[in-house]
Amino acid sequence: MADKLVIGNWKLFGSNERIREFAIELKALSAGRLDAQQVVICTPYPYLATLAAVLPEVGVGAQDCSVNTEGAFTGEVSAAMLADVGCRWSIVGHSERRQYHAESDAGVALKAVAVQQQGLCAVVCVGESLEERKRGDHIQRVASQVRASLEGVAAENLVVAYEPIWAIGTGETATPEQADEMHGVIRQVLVELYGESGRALRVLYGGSVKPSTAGGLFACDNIDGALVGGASLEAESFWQIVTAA
Ligand SMILES: O=C[C@H](O)COP(=O)(O)O
Repeated sequence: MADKLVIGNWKLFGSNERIREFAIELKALSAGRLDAQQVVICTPYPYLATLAAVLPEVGVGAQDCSVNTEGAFTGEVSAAMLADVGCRWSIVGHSERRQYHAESDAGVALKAVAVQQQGLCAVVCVGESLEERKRGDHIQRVASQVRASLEGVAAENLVVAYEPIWAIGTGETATPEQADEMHGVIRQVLVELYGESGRALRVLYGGSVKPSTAGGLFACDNIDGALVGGASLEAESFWQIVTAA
């Protein structure tokens, strides 16, 4: 799968039983061809340890992380705790967190720093709304979101995921041309922020990625992989996306 990265985000789905079944199916389909550096699955917190135990062939990721290391912060989970249960990745700033939990760019940057401080890889999400795209503000909006969400964040252990909000869970994938254009803009901002090492950072596309659309997206120079929601819940469709990479 060349050097693309495919991350599945299970969102608020799953159970121990489902993860065990998924592991059996994915192992059968992949027949020893999984690489934990290139295939990652982000489950709800309670299932991270199960996933690490039953499917060590994939990277284990969380969907969010506290900015705090420890203390009286009821309901939060720290990056050290994630590392402790075998997690090596964490999504931060997903649009659903930004929308339902009022997460700001500055808060997302602090979370990414917390993740990196424990040696985990931060997957920082950005993306414009449909209104912003219709107004023609999408390029400027995403560029400024990248700058603000990466304030103080290191280039090491960093992945950026471009997820246009209008394409998430809607079945409407951005065209390869739309995604490639935005990924080019994001890469330019990463070069601005990190110099030449910014050019090598991976920029993933997310938003209704399916087996039928993955190949076209992965053929684009600026698209280094995918952050997959719904299609990552079934081993067969997830594996088809991985093999398209
Ligand atoms: O994190 C994944 C994205 O939100 C995409 O979700 P989706 O593939 O279900 O549209």
